[in-house]
Amino acid sequence: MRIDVSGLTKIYKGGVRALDGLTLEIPTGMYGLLGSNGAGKTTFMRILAGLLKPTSGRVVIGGHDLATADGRLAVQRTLGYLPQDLGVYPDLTARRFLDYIALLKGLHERSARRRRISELLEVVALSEVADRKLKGFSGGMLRRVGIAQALLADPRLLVVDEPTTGLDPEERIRFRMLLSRLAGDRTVLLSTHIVDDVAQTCQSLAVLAKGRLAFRGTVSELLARADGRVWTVTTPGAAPAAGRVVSMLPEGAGMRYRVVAATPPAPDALPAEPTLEDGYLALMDGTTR
Ligand SMILES: Nc1ncnc2c1ncn2[C@@H]1O[C@H](COP(=O)(O)OP(=O)(O)OP(=O)(O)O)[C@@H](O)[C@H]1O
Repeated sequence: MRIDVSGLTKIYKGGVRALDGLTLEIPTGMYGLLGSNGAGKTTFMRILAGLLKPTSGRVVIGGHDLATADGRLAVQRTLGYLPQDLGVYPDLTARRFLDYIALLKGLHERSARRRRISELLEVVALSEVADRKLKGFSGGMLRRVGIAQALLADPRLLVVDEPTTGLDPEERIRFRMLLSRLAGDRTVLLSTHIVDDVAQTCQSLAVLAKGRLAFRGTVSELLARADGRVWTVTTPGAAPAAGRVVSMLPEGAGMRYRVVAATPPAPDALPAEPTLEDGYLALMDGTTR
């Protein structure tokens, strides 16, 4: 399910321009939306989910224009949304919580609803704890409950806002694999500030900065932005003054610094293999070609 966005602008009361003329096409499959805090990602997700009206611009999802009431209704039927701050009722079990949300979503037929919930608990690997109260769930388990509620109506488009924040590495990997599996037959839009999540799951991505499109393309194209711009410098002295230091490791009597910079940050700097994070930082620092 394709998403077409043109000239999308959102100005909040008080004048904050959260989105500033965003134009973007998002194809079917898994798509990453990267951006630092405040870049406008949540605003964009909320507009897609029909929870927020843009100030101007157009969004068409699967041929349905969000500006019309019919379009919004059609999109709501086909979109699942996992917000950053999904509230749950801690005293409900996972199964009861999903049942409650399913009722709110209009799944009135009891046996079909129960069947769907059991299927989804299986999909998110929570069947064994389905009858435990949510207050005992880990962050990762709650995120998986969140995905299950977003999938209740079998959406063709799944919009997920910063889902791996605060998860431990094992849960993060598990959650990423779940999203990749779900993207097999639907569009999954993953918004995050964690570059590695996108590197591990998406082929294509967009980068937002201050409400504008800073980049769109494939992961390898963003990676290529850092080609020839990543260096290691090993020194017993201070960090190189030029470029951005992205990591430092003790080595011998000194430190090994990894630096993103357009030119060698020190005379003895050695070129290093770029990662997607380096590509992202090179883009953000404006040091790309
Ligand atoms: N309801 C609101 N009223 C006023 N300003 C807002 C509102 N919601 C967001 N903003 C501002 O709009 C800008 C974009 O915020 P948004 O939450 O969309 O960014 P984000 O990329 O999702 O960041 P984060 O990762 O921190 O959630 C920020 O400057 C934010 O402070």
